[in-house]
Amino acid sequence: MTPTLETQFERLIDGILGNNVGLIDGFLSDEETAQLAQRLHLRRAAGQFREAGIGNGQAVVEKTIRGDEILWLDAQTATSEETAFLDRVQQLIEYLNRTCYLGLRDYELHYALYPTGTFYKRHLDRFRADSKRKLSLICYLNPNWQPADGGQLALYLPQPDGSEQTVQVDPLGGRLVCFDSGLLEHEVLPATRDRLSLTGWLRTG
Ligand SMILES: O=C(O)CCC(=O)C(=O)O
Ligand SMILES: [Fe+2]
Repeated sequence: MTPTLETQFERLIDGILGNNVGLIDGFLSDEETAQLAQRLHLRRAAGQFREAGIGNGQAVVEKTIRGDEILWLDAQTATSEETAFLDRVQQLIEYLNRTCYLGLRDYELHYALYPTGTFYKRHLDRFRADSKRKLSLICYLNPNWQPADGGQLALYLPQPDGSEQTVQVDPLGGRLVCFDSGLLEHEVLPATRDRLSLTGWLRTG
């Protein structure tokens, strides 16, 4: 593992332990971000995306709750830039297991595209029937995102005194966000342009 990657992982863990949210800017370089965004667009143009559903089986499409389109990544059919991304996630899993004893076993990841004006209402990522989702991971693929574009990830942080603190994260290209899937409710706010990401979960066995 490169020293840079190790420093990034340490910063991510510090954020999760200290503030319940870890954030790394530059997890992907501008070039990697552009390549993955281009691959997303190619796959979408090829008709591989589906409207995302809600609930454990994701069978029900409910636009008043979430409006994104997704495509699950498959290591078997991954292109070189996708494989490079998956390898880095695998390194993160190994680092977390080695340093924090999390017992992570595998991951699931999908591309997501939120068309202009769509959103994902406040929710928790861990379904009652699937407690294996330990950490939520989101990596944004949006070059030159401006605060006025909207599309923030709003995170609702429970405070020790029972109150709640809201933190808003701009979906900047190359930025990685990570938090406990069973703890943090969160929401995707509507944007004035299409909003691209890779979203996933690190799972225990
Ligand atoms: O894209 C984001 O910022 C969050 C996505 C999300 O909450 C989800 O897919 O469960
Ligand atoms: Fe979520």
